[in-house]
Amino acid sequence: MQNKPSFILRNPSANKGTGFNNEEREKLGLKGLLPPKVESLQEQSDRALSQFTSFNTNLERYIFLNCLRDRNETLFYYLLSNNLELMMPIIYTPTVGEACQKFGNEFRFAQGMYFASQDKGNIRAMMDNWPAEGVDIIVVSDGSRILGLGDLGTNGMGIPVGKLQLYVAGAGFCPTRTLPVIIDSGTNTKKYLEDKYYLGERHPRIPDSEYYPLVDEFLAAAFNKWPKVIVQFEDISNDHCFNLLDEYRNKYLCFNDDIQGTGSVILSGFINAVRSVQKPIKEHRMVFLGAGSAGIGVADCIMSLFDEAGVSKEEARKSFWFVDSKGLITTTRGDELTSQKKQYAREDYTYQLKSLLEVVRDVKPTAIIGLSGIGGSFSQEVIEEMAKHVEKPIVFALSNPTTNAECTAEQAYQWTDGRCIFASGSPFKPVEYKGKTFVPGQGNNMYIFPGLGLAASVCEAKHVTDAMIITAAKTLASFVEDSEVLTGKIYPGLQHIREISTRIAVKVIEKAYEEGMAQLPRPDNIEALVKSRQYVPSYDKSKN
Ligand SMILES: NC(=O)c1ccc[n+]([C@@H]2O[C@H](COP(=O)([O-])OP(=O)(O)OC[C@H]3O[C@@H](n4cnc5c(N)ncnc54)[C@H](O)[C@@H]3O)[C@@H](O)[C@H]2O)c1
Repeated sequence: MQNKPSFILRNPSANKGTGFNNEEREKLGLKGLLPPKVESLQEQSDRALSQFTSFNTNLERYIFLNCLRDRNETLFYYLLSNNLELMMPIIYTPTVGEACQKFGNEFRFAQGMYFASQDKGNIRAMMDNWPAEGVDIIVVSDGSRILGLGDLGTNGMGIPVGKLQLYVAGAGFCPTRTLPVIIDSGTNTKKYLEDKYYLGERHPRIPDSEYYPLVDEFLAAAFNKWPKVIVQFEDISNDHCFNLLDEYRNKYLCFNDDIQGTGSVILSGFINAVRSVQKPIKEHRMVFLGAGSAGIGVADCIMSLFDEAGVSKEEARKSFWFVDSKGLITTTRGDELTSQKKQYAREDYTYQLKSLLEVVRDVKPTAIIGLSGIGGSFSQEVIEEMAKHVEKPIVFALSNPTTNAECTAEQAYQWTDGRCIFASGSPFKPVEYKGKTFVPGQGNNMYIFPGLGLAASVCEAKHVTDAMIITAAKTLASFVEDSEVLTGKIYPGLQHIREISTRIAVKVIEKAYEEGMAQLPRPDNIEALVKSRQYVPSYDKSKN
């Protein structure tokens, strides 16, 4: 069967289904194997969309889309690209979270590659089993901190799979040259260890003495097999993600989206919030709730604005107050701080502030940024206290999913009497307040990672530098006009994602050349080069 030409119908990257024209059907021996009507990609997509909408649950829609991808990749990406806003919450957060939790139960076919602790020593050889000709991008997770859902072990595969689908739809990576990876280092979640359908290695997480060498072997093998690949770390727990980034960011072409991508997209929103409130960066006082990978990543990026304003790092840090589960982070509170927290720990407090409200009363912040994962933690009292002292408070309630947002958009606008600049991590609908419509911004990482990753890949960057990440943020910010910014709009519409990713890629590549990071000889026209590398879902191969 596999040797017959009709096997093309079982090859998702070559299959066109009813899209094969009569000439192709004749040539490929498909006559009689398909219903007579020849359909255009648009006609096929119309049907697929109607099938998509006929399901009752989002998990069913998720399974439908992934099965479609496994049948006809072109149709899947055509459908996804043309309905991105509708389908993004299905292939990625929030539905992908449920899909990961039920990964073992709903498993139908394997996607991507798995490297487990039992594979130590064999990873490079295993990579030769990957059937594609080349790989441009890998998204890798160890499943240890999947979205806000905790340690899902191998069930986390849905995340690299979904994220790479967004890289294809958002930036135009070639789908057959993307590789989702799970490094299976066990799971500490008892429920999965006891679940008969769990598909990962059935043991608690391996100790650091085994974990780091396993990741190291994986990276060495990946860059040996595909020297120009970019690796994106995803959903790796706090105890490992910073160490991995520190270790490898200057060794390989890699970045961590939870830290650097989040930092970049929130920096972009913050740049526009600062434009909107028309107060220079030096005059801002920022309270962060949550000092994890996202909180620290965002603060590190916002620091760049102070640098540009000629403020030293030491002085700039005085504009940040971090609150974690134990209260205000200070050098004197008596616990052992991680190095990431230490750099933002306040040295000027002899007293201890335990609650967010106390900190807000003390600091009178111009901006409050929630990356704690704790839903409802921006209480009415907190926001009203802040709004007493600031004309246009910046309120970013960024925790996901929606139920974990520190406050809702409606609450933020009500409690500040419509004066705040609001952004969230998960989408909120526009809010009507006192006869005005407020459109909340969504600080979605999707604005940044596709274009940033494409840039690094196209110019064959040595590394992803801070300057490249900041350039991506500024480019995104420039998509919002001054007149829009003054109305509180801080992010452009996501429907323009291809255009946004393309411009981000061009600007980041220019920055990479400026910094001597790009290894590809400089082309005459960077934009033309980027566009020539972007995949367009079409049966007309001249477009790919
Ligand atoms: N683009 C975005 O909007 C975006 C991007 C990344 C992450 N996020 C969201 O940010 C949140 C945090 O993500 P992360 O990766 O940094 O997680 P993390 O686990 O690394 O960090 C969470 C932080 O919150 C702190 N925390 C926990 N309970 C707290 C409490 N009761 N009070 C104050 N602080 C508390 C922890 O001490 C830790 O510092 C998640 O909800 C995630 O969905 C949003």
